[in-house]
Amino acid sequence: MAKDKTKETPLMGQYNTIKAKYPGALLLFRVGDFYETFGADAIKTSQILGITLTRRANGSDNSELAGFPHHSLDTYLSKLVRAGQRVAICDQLEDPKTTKTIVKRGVTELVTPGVAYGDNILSQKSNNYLAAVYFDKSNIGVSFADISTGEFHVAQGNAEYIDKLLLGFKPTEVVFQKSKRHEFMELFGDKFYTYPLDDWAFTSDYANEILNKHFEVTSLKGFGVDKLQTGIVAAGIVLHYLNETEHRNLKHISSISRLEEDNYMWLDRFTVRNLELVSSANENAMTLFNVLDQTSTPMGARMLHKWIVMPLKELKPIQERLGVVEFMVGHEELMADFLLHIKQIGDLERLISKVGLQRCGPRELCQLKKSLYSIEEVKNIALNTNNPYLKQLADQLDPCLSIRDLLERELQKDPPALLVKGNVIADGVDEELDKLRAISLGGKDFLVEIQKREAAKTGIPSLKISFNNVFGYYLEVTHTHKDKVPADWTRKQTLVNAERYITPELKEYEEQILGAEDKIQMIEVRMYEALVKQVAAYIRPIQLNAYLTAQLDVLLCFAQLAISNHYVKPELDRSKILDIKGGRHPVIEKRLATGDEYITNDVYLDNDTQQIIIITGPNMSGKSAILRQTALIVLMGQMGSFVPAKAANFGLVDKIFTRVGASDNLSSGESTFMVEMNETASILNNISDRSLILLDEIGRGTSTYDGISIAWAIAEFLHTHPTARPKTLFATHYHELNELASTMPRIRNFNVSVKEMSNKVIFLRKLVPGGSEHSFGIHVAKMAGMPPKLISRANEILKKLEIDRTEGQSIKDSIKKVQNQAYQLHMFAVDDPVLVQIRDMLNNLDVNVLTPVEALLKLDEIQRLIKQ
Ligand SMILES: Nc1ncnc2c1ncn2[C@@H]1O[C@H](COP(=O)(O)OP(=O)(O)OP(=O)(O)O)[C@@H](O)[C@H]1O
Repeated sequence: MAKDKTKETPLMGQYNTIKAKYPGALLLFRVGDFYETFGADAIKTSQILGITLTRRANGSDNSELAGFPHHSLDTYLSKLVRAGQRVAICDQLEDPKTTKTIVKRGVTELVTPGVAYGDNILSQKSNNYLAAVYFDKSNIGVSFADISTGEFHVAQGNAEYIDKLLLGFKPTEVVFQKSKRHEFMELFGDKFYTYPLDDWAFTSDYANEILNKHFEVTSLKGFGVDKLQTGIVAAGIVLHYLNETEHRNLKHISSISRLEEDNYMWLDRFTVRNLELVSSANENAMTLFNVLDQTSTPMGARMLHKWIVMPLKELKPIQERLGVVEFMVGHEELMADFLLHIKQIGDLERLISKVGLQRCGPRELCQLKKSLYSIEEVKNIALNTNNPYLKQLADQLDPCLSIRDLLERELQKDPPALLVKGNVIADGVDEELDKLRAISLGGKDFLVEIQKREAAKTGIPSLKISFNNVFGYYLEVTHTHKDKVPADWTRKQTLVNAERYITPELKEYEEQILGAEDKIQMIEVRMYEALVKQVAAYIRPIQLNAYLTAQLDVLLCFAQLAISNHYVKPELDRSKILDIKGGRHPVIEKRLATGDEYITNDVYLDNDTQQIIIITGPNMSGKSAILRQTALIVLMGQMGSFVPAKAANFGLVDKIFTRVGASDNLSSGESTFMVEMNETASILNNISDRSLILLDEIGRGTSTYDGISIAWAIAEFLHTHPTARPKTLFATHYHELNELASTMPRIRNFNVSVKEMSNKVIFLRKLVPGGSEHSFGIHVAKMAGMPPKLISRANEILKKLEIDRTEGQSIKDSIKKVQNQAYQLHMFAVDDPVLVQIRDMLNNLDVNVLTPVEALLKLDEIQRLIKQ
């Protein structure tokens, strides 16, 4: 930008001053009808938006320039923000017509990924949370806010809890202290869009001050968060950051709630990920959320998302939810009635937030009014039922009649999306407005009269009256009739085919019409703003309506699922038994090809007789599916949903832990054997009698013996724990672990059955008592289409290894033997380069860490080399 201030134009001077205030942000600078960008911003903008980059002399500088019309702001803004830009929108703060000097400009909003509310930027079905993280000596504080919905939460705890919350809330932006970048990255990695802030704002005094001021209170006691010292600092930072980004109309953030660790079932981060609850490493994979989401409103979908990652663990609220679902299932007509009206409510939560932000357009306000009518319908339906939950809901729903009637009276029936388009305020509300509208309309009629009269008088049948911004209303005459134009008309413009004239009479009417239209616009803006202010006084009751209907929406969704997917009501109690009959995996059963049937399974666990089940079985037989479906059934039940089973009876579960052997999630790039062991240690320190543990091929990231030893030790530990007997499902390839059952009374062996028929394996997918003798990896390799020759060689090697093992030889010696056999076959002529390559490959193999599948792959590689 211009360095020599003396040569700077006043416009660029203004630009540079404003730009300097928003470091790191891309500045959209309003000039007339355009938003312009300059210099490096222009280069970036043109690249992201694919718009033309030009060069223009600005003062002493020959700067790059890229711009777009102001009415395209919404579209372009979303593209810039999605591309990870922070965008400062600089507007003209006064009407250019009213000033002779340079127009006053200022940034009216700084849009960042976590601080956005535009429909184009947000996804309907998910929240858009901004998070702030604060590191104290003893713990970590976190706060989440979504300015598009008005939610504001706070929590504090250890790194694992905060990480779990971050994973569940999936904030689109996280702010933290600049000096703690290292700690942040170490604990939470680089999976978030982050923005470090200066350290000074991270103090308890400042946080309390800013929060008290925002909520107009003297203490945060009323919200029950005053004891969360670290969390409060984070919450203060959220408000601070919203202020910094020029978001000052935050009335809709009307309360702050504490995320109480004790109220929800604990799902460790691996469980959230491994069970693919709301997202999956594979983008196209179906998640539990995808299967369950049959909600009718975006706010219902967002609530479902929260219920999935935060299942309850108190019996009463769970049973209340289940009771409503059961009631709905039994009253399908009523359900249809509710759905009809709930669908009409739309995204009331985001609509009312826009009122708070003072960014609510007339059409949206009209939608809000319609939603209030639907709320009344829902209230009446609920009132007429005999279900206590619904009756209570009916009591709480408030159609806000006075504000609804006001909107009905003062807003046009079908107003435009934008206020500037006019015709927003209804007729009959303001006398002056009505009068001016009559003038404007009458003036237009009169113009038609003039046109008719002049056409007759001059004999120009094609005479036209039109309007443009340069010289207002004019008469247009084609060249054919040029000679007939009276002498007192003033020519203003000559076109290829026609000429344009004005007359004193035309100008007189023009003044009247345009004057009226200007005034109309001013009155409409004033009245509309007043209307929005009045609605803003109802933010709290409307937010409550939104919250209650979102809940009802989710419960209706559960009822629909129960019917369409044949889910049953789980029976929950305070026992320590988990008894699932005919359980199914809700996602896999949806993914099955038509005609295929999901094989159901029973799982029984308790604290006295069958605490740990070791599940062995071939690859691909369905071990993981059984583990996961058990957890999902428990989780769905504690969300208040019916479950995919014939019957499910279980005592409340407080925590679900999952560990998957390293090689299963190697693709995520972070799960090494070390991580696996660290995380397992954290499980072992947090278990209780009510915990459910899923261990899936734990220990397979290391050599066979290490793996077996670790898996063995873990099973033993869980069995002999002095204070807790967590229920555990342990899937493993190591059939050696079946030995455990002989000495530990609460460990039982099961296997997922298969049938071997003429050298083929048929998966029966049934969990049956008893261990299994061997793995079936080679059969899977065969199924996967590996060459028959390779398969038969693999079988040969396997047989040899098995014989040697029963004879007490080590795997290492035995593999050496197999290799030697290969040498003895004189396969390798010394100077053949391919064979030399193969020999080296074999020499470099570390058989200690080689899994059977890896061995097969190596063999396949060798075979291909030979074929070449
Ligand atoms: N009960 C079932 N009914 C129908 N299909 C099933 C069932 N269980 C599993 N499957 C199918 O089999 C596939 C493999 O199941 P799963 O991943 O549970 O096997 P696994 O024994 O854990 O295998 P590996 O040991 O290789 O990890 C699943 O993706 C699913 O398509």
